[in-house]
Amino acid sequence: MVPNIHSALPVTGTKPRTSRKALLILGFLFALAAIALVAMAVSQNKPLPKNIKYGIVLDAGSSHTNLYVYEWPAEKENDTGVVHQVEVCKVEGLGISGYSQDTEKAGLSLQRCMKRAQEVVPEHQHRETPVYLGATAGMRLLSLQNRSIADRVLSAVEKTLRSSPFNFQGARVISGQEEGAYGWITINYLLGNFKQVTGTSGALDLGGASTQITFVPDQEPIESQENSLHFRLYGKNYKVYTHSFLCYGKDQALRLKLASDLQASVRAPDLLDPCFHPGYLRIMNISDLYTNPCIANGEQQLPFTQLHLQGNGDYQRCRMTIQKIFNTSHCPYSSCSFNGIFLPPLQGEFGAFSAFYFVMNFLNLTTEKSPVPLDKVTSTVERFCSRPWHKVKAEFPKIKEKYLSEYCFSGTYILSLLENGYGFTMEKWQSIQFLGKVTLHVDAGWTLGYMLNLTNMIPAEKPPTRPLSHASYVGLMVFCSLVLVAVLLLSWLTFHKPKCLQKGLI
Ligand SMILES: Nc1ccn([C@@H]2O[C@H](COP(=O)(O)OP(=O)(O)O)[C@@H](O)[C@H]2O)c(=O)n1
Ligand SMILES: [Ca+2]
Repeated sequence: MVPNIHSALPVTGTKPRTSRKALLILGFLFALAAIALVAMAVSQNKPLPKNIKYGIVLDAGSSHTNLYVYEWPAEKENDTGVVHQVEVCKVEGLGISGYSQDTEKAGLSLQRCMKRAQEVVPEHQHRETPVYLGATAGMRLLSLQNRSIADRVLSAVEKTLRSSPFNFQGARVISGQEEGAYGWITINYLLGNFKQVTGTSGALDLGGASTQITFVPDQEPIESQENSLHFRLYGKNYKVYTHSFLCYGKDQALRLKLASDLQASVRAPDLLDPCFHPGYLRIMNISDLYTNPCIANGEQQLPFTQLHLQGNGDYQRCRMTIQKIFNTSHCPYSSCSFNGIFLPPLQGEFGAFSAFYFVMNFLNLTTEKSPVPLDKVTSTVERFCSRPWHKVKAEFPKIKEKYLSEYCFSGTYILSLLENGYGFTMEKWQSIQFLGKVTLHVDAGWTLGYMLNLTNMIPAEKPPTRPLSHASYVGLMVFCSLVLVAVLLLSWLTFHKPKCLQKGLI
């Protein structure tokens, strides 16, 4: 016979009241300890007050300099998509390469934005906040033209950055490859593509002096070494194609086109230009046209010093004149874009930013939803180009004349570059999204990718993840403690059953 557990219990106590009291106190103390345990686990594991880090990058472009301040939570440094852009300060005046006549001014021009950054970043974090300056195609051209002047410009900007309270990490001219790669990293980081099984997005960047195309092609291998990049990010390998076309940013492309038009014309100082609005007139110094390495010297042979441009707003003719700056006569690879540069078949989605976005946005051709079809884009640009200049000027009185007058050319150039240069067909066009900002209000561009790389914020391997989230951890702790209390209470009731229970009074 199985002995009855209850029969083994002391049914009578010599001091039942005292022992019950002691047991009650013990139980109470135990419950108290369990509660303390839970409370401790909760308070110990609750997230620490937000520890924010900052980073500053100056994008010294050919046309202007922008200063970006980024912030991110320190404890999430290696997660993707956690960086916010907290400030963008536009430097007044020229791009730094525009100060070749007075290099000191390149440094002085940055002071106002550096002051602004000091207001944005909390003072106690100034010393630990890194500041980087990357110069792009304007400085690449100046270096080709006159290396010592370019070095003087860089020294001048370095002087200003060193005199700020931040942690200066260098001012340098970045290569076209880097510019393409960091733009690609920025958009894919912000879109969270590095941590998903979905593919990556290509990047199209249009500046004033250069343009970049970067994407992961389907086809292997990448036939030219200089267009090939290898990355290992978050435990995955990426083989990326990139090319930067120096002189094919929209400002330099206009110069290339004008020089080509001049070459083809009777070399008269009056030029009818289909890429400007009817009624538009611009007088240009020939010397301004031929002042950089993009244009082979043809200046000497011209018998005049000024060029009179007269717009006639003819989109089709404009496309034809632009077409001439893309040389498609030779290709040493299986496929090329233009000028004998390797281009594998286009693959996947593309984000097009910088001037691609500015121009398309001005023409109301950027939408949040599906992309505007190519034929509609073409007809919009065509219509815009044909509008008389006085009407365009009257409609947009706030936009600087220099910029406003060039949207017709820029829109047409973008179509030529994407369609004829890179081969975006009607269908492929639908895979392009014109982006000003990506998530979290961060501007699309190379600067964020540059900072992520230099601060080692994109690890090659996947960072180890905690097995449980904070909430699940606390929940589990509470549950286990409750079970503990319940078990102990039950055993207490079982082994020290109060008399009232034994007698069936309760
Ligand atoms: N709101 C704006 C700002 C810039 N832009 C143009 O965007 C281009 C920016 O080029 P950039 O200064 O970054 O030059 P790169 O060094 O990248 O070639 C220039 O052609 C500017 O005129 C624009 O069209 N609208
Ligand atoms: Ca740029």
